[in-house]
Amino acid sequence: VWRLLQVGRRDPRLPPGPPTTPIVGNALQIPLTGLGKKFHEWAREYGPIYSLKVFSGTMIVLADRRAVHELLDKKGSIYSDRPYLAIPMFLSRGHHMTFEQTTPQWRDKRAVFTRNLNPKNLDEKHFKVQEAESILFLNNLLDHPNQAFDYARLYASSVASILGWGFRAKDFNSFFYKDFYEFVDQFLNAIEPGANPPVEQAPWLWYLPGAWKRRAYRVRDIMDKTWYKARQMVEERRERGDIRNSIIDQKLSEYEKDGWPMSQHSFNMLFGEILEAGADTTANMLLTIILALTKFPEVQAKARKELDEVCGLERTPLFSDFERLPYINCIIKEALRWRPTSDLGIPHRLAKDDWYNGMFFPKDSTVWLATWAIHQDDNEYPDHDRFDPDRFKNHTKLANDYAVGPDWQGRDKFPHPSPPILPLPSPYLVQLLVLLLVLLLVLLLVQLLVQLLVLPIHLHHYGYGAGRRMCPGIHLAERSMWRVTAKLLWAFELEELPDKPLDVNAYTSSNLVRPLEYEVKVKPRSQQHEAVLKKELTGALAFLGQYD
Ligand code: HEM
Repeated sequence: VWRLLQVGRRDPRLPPGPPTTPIVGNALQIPLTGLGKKFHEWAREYGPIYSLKVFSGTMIVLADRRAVHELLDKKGSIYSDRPYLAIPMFLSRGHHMTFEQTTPQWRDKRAVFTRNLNPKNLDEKHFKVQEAESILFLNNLLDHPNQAFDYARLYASSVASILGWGFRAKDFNSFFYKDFYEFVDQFLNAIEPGANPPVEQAPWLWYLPGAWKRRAYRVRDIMDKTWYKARQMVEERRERGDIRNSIIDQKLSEYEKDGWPMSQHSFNMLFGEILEAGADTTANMLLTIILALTKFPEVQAKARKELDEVCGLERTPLFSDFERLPYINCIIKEALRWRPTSDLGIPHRLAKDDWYNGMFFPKDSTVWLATWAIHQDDNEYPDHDRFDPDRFKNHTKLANDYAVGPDWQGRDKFPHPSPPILPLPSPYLVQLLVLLLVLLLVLLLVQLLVQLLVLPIHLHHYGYGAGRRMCPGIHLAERSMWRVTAKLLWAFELEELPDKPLDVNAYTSSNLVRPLEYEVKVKPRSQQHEAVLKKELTGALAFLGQYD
């Protein structure tokens, strides 16, 4: 009895956390939905690093960016695994790269994403897909101004399905829209942390009947059918000699020639992930951006000033304008900070015992990056609920440049200007160096003071996760959101409808959060803007036709 009562108890060496109940630990306090927000609540109560007990298992929650960097980024070799996630593994029959453990097979699969979706490939090969789809999205908004919601989803699934599978999602009846969303909405609900009994920690719970279990069987069946059908569509077109410029075509040609490194099922699931991980995330963020721009019209005005100076009236913005349109980049960053669609990321598993600041993290702990809690911290982002892209005005590069830097302070804070290098006469070298050093120190001190007094220091966001598991679709996502946001602001004015006020807190509570359905007025800025959109549509449709 004594030993049984120790189950669920918090080892005093662990970080603090909510009081536990014998045997179950904190399992009953974990909400069925909305764990990201709950992590924030607990961080305020127990501090930025705390622990939860679920039966005999341990969860470590990190709402502290120094800890995230020192553990997830710097100790990636032991913090990059995934814990065993029973339901996603059951649904995918053990083959899902996102939820798989860090095996050589996971590495091979991840390489399919990183090699194909790197900046070079995106900017030299795949950019036309995003360009054409974003022009089509805007034209769809012209014709159906009330359907921003559906068309944002259509845009994101079509980009992912063209790149991944060589087929576009042409309309709402297309397989890669209709069948995909019917499946993915159920999939995301089925894998939400808290939505199932903790079978990972108490495997005997699997033998209990329940609606959660019936749902797991149903969703597994739909998942198989969805990705097997997609594969069949690809095989049929390839048999007709229609081999396309897509990742699946490239991999099929390679594997058919050199041999298969994975099972057919695993292959189908991998390509399914391009949509599961890539479409809904991007669409959700675009919906957040539209909501924020409408609710904060001063942001629209500021962006347009920049856009008009650079692009005039003759053309929509292009990604090659990136350097000259820094405010658009700030809008994307602020959206990922303000309402990150993945508000609690995907958990990591600790592969061996570790200590941090006098706290013990046992091997096999499930480690969470509490993204929402970090992003809503008023100390780092004063007035955190205000959508203020200027928070990022000194982060002029894309997210990956900040996310993979070696030093968390240099990575996250304002970069300091490097001193000019002067040719020095040799006899005075030492004195001059000392003088320069003193000058530099004074300069840095002054800059620091100015930053502290005038500009609040803002840190980069964690919208794409951290460490070796960081989102491999980051380059594609950044470019997708940039293109749509720049074009949208160039072409339209977004207004709140007087009888349909927007609520910036009306969000779904699921694995990936998105705004609840809303309606906004999408009005072309002028006839000239409208004419340019229509003119660019002709080329976009001609290009997309090859993916019908
Ligand atoms: C705005 C859009 C996106 C957001 C906010 C986002 C966010 C994230 C986050 C938070 C993670 C978990 C990282 C971690 O475990 O620390 C993740 C993983 C992942 N993302 Fe994304 N993502 C986006 C778009 C995409 C796209 C476009 C793709 C691919 C087409 C993609 C593919 C993946 C995959 C495969 C993983 C799992 C990686 C692994 O476990 O090794 N994502 N993403």
